[in-house]
Amino acid sequence: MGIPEITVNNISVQYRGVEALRDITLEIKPGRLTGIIGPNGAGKSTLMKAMLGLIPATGDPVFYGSQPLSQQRQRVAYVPQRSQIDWTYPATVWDVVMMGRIRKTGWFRRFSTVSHRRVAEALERVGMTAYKNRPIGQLSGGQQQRVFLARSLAQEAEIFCFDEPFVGIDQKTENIIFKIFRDLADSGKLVLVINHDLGESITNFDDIILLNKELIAAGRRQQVLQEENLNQAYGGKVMFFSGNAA
Ligand SMILES: Nc1ncnc2c1ncn2[C@@H]1O[C@H](COP(=O)(O)OP(=O)(O)OP(=O)(O)O)[C@@H](O)[C@H]1O
Repeated sequence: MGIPEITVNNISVQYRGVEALRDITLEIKPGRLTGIIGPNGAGKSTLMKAMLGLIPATGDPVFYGSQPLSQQRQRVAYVPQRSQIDWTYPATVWDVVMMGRIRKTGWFRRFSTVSHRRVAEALERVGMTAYKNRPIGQLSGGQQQRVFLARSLAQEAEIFCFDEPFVGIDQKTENIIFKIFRDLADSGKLVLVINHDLGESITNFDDIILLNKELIAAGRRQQVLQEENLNQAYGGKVMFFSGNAA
């Protein structure tokens, strides 16, 4: 049986009285690669964190199938923005990916042979096996992003949430990461990615959530990326990839 969808109903978020998100209602479907886009400060990170119960929000609980998502956190792999990760933390690439196994193993218990195998497979999949003994602080931005992707793969999650994974990385790494996102979506997982770039890479997404404090549009990429919606989100200042995007 496939995995269920996420249902967000009437979610609002305020930071110290200042409204960041207003009354968001949408569904996110498994088996599809979903992008969250919108201008700076549109509330993209806020929406992801509120969905995952990492910050307080008002509105109905976010449901994953018939249960609140906040009670099913073990099914979620979340990779925050690079700027929110402490890169001075003294851990090797292998250690970081193994952290993805903690929920399956429990703290203070020895990692199983299966866990070792999953970590090795995840590193191979992102092309980082040769770096497994490196401290994470010594990697390039693209390599760091691949390590965190490997950690989420090792976790064997159902829901994958990535906050701006493509910032400051080269095209080759972006292609590797998009290929893995595609494979995850094609295998029925729910993949949600915040993307600040409206260039050609946007065509990788099946579905788009377009935000600017409130929901402008959500659904199939071709339907969401209409000029009217983009003007509403970006105030008519959008430089949009005009190739075959819509
Ligand atoms: N912890 C916080 N305290 C106060 N205000 C915050 C906090 N986090 C975010 N904000 C504000 O809430 C709004 C939405 O921020 P958010 O980071 O969710 O936007 P975003 O769309 O992800 O932006 P960007 O593309 O710049 O990362 C912004 O005005 C931001 O300044």
